[in-house]
Amino acid sequence: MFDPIQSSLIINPTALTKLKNDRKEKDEAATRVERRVEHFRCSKGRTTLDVGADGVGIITIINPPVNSLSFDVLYSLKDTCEQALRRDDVKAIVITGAQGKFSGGFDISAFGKIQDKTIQAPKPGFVSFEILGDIVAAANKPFVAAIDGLALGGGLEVAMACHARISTPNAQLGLPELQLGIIPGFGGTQALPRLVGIAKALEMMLTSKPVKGEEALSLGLVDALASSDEVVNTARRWALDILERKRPWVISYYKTDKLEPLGEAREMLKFARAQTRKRAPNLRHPLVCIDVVEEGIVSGARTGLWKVPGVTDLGLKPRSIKKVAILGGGLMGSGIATALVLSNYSVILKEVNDKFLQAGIGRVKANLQSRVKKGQMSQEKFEKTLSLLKGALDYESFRDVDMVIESGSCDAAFRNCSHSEDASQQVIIDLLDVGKKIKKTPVVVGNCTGFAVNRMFFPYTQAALLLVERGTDVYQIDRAITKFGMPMGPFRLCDLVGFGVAIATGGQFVLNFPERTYKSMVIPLMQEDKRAGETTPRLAKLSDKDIVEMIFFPVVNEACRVLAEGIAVKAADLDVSAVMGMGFPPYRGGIMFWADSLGSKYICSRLEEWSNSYGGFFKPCSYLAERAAKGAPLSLTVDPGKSRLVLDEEIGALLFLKSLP
Ligand SMILES: CCCCCCCCCCCCC/C=C/C(=O)SCCNC(=O)CCNC(=O)[C@H](O)C(C)(C)COP(=O)(O)OP(=O)(O)OC[C@H]1O[C@@H](n2cnc3c(N)ncnc32)[C@H](O)[C@@H]1OP(=O)(O)O
Repeated sequence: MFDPIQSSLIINPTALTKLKNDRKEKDEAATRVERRVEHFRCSKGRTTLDVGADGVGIITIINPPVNSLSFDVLYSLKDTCEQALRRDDVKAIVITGAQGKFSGGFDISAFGKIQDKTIQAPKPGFVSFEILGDIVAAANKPFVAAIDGLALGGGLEVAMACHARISTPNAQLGLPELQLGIIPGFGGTQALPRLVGIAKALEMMLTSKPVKGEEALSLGLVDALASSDEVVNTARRWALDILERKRPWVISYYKTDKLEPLGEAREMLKFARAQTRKRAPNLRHPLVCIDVVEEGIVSGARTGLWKVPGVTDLGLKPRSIKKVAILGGGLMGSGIATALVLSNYSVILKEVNDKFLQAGIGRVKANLQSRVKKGQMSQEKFEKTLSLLKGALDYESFRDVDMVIESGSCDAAFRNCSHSEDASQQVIIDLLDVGKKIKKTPVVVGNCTGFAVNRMFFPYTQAALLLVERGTDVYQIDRAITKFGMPMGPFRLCDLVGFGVAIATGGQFVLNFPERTYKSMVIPLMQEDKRAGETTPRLAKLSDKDIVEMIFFPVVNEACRVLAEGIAVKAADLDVSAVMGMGFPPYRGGIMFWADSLGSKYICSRLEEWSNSYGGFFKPCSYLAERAAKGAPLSLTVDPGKSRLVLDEEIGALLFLKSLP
């Protein structure tokens, strides 16, 4: 073989020295690579975090040859993501794969080990909820995936949980799980349809065929292309742009613009089922995949991914529910009754006296009539639907009901007819099934006064009343809050639900949380004075920002207590509940997501400042104070051991919330 050193001996001693040094450098580099490959080969898969001078943390998946997502890698990914979110010197985060490959997906070799129990798989939802949903997607720092080579299966699902994706033109992106006999289990059934549309998503999953980076860009699966040398740098800049609001901060699970309207979507899903049955009549998992995609479209991404540990993974099947009784015909009860009769359930609406009962039935009638007026329901259908509703003043007609729903804020428990452990889970499974059928999004929460939404939001009206009593203009408060993005301000809401309800539910919270409720006489006095409208008190100078913070920070504070008491399993559930149960502006990501965008330190300091001036109503709870002291996000998962999803004797409410558009 031609040896440049030997052949140059007679040519030029200086060149000789240079060549020798070059050779030495090459040998050293070759040794380094060898050592690294050797190191990789014997070490378990893992991820690393390197923080650049630009404040961008680069998380690298390392598990040669294709950076497959073994359990070690997934646990390590969770740790490095949490580390990056905690560090003050990290402003934004990029996830990438070593050696020019993003990730070949979940570690296929682990399947066998799971089956023969040589390794213990973490609990369901560990990846799709805890890592990708609640840490990456819900993060208060931007995550951008830098994709080279391939992003397949769980690898692509990790990338889709990020807020943007940069890919090389020839990278392979796909969800090939169905060819392995499983379905995309790390969120892909929800993220892919929202990024590329239902038709393309179904095609990619059912055929297991990947697309190249170039096509992925045209589909909207990735946001930009870059060469292999540039893909990480482009991702860093993109992440910083998102942070500086120069580029959109997109959570793929919440995107809806690519989802076809429900009717069209159902046609596509029907066609996909027919094609699948024709092509693979004996295979069930492709149909399961289509069902899960549909579940998410109808009821929201989280429901599609949804698994409550110890409930939906018991193999319990929902029982047939035909007749439902509702205690209370107020705004909530008549709303649930309307949703039930519209889904062809027979409903008994019980009230304490005939006046309240007629009012409740009247609300249901008005809800149905508004559909007739909008041309969404024929008069004949209206009569037929209304005939499903019966009123009651006692429990006589409850003998043959399949389910009873209590529709108030007070701390209520559904006693189970049987005392087996499964009875509670069974009731939750039944309720989830009914919730899905009436096109709501059920969120499973523990038992407490007001459950999750009313509990979190009781400070909302009370803070507004505190401001009014100190001379802030009622109209300015309502204007500031609607400008923030709520459907209406707290006083308009009071008018709508009626002062009676506001006083009754407010009284429940004063009774149960005396140390931190603000007892205002404004509404009782106005009710006494028969003034249900809006009044114009003395003016006091508060900025809209102050108004928003003085009204929502106590809500965040109460939401922290709901988490600390284990009433809710995770912050993201409270985000979903606030958006769909209270109209919290969805583009702000939910109450806890929004809070984390401001930072626990800031929120705690403001609450302390007001607590010194206005008393315990604003006092920060210990959950909030502890996180503020560490500068930690409020949405960091609470220790599941503390979760109070009570399943023995009592069952928390299932909040039937409006489903996402
Ligand atoms: C913490 C988790 C808890 C959950 C509970 C667990 C229960 C069930 C989990 C459910 C998970 C659902 C969500 C995710 C699912 C998935 O991601 S499934 C996997 C999806 N990925 C694939 O199907 C890719 C399969 N591989 C390929 O298509 C090709 O190998 C390739 C990646 C395109 C590379 O092809 P090529 O360059 O031709 O090289 P090969 O010879 O094919 O492969 C090279 C070596 O790499 C190994 N390898 C490839 N893919 C994987 C993989 N996914 N996992 C592990 N190893 C992989 C391959 O075996 C070769 O290895 P060697 O033989 O040692 O060279």
